[in-house]
Amino acid sequence: MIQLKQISKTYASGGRLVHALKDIQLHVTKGEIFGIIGHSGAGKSTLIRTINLLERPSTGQVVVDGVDMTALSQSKLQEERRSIGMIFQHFNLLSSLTVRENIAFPLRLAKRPKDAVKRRVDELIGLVGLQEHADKFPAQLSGGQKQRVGIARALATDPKVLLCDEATSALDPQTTQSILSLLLEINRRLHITIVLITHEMQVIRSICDRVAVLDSGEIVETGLVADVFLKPQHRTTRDFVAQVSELPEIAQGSTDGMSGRTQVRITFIGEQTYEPVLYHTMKEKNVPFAILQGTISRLKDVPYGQLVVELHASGGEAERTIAALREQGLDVEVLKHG
Ligand SMILES: Nc1ncnc2c1ncn2[C@@H]1O[C@H](COP(=O)(O)OP(=O)(O)OP(=O)(O)O)[C@@H](O)[C@H]1O
Repeated sequence: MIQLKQISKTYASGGRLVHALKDIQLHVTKGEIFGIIGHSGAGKSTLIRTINLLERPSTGQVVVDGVDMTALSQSKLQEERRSIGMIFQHFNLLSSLTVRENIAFPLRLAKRPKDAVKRRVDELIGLVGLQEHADKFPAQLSGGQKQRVGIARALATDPKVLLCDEATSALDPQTTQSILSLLLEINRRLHITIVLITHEMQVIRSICDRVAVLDSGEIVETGLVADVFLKPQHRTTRDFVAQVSELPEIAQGSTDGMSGRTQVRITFIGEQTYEPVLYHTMKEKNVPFAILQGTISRLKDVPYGQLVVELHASGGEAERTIAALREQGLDVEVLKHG
């Protein structure tokens, strides 16, 4: 649905050049929710704004649904942008217009007939749950309600893609979750491809299918959220995962008192999270064990669990037990052994 091909962006600022994006390659598939995570200044805003060419890349090509956005004339670009909605951290609503008028705004720009505008606006107000607030002005709304107006306005022209620029960063955790649930519902019901940028791993974990990690203008890691989350490769990714990790890091190093024992981290994903695989394998191998830490959580709608377990086994016996656990499809990482 979206292809970014060798995108670079360089700004001239105060007599020097800032390389905000360096050779970005990205392919967002139709219907997915794709997250881009990075620290402040990593280039997230610049990157998401190149997709609808609010920011024109210095080099490279942006293709959305088969259309080379970078090759369009200004008027064609305006037209094409109607198929790409966008929402913003600070909502960007027009303060002198009511909720209804804000949502109608892009439809009026597109010169849609009055009765069609009214019908569409009513539909959108229902979709985002603002029936009781339709005639209020933005100043009379909470942050979450303002973002619902922003979402309705972005969807007005039936876009294929919705870009979310730190859409929940100005909201409290509870409101964030309600907006994320709304985005997920929109993705599922309307089959709209969503690209979001954030600095919060919680956002990625809640609704994204795939994620790219941006660091100093470069993509340093990309993949399915479950893979990136459970097996982060890059230091920056590990920092983000640590933001939401329920398990404290196990101290490395000392193996004092561990003679004859092996400490492992076991990751369960999907339905196996609820199966007694660990119990059965240990019983079969006749290996006693102690659970030192444990957690169950979710990645979007996939449950996963992590346990830190001390096996009362070492050497060949520990290896055979670990192999049996892996045969059951569990991910087992040896933390330390005596
Ligand atoms: N218009 C501009 N002129 C000059 N430099 C810019 C401009 N816009 C962005 N930059 C620089 O480009 C780099 C990337 O900025 P960008 O806003 O894309 O990062 P970000 O990851 O979105 O950060 P934040 O989360 O703080 O918004 C930064 O070094 C920034 O200072």
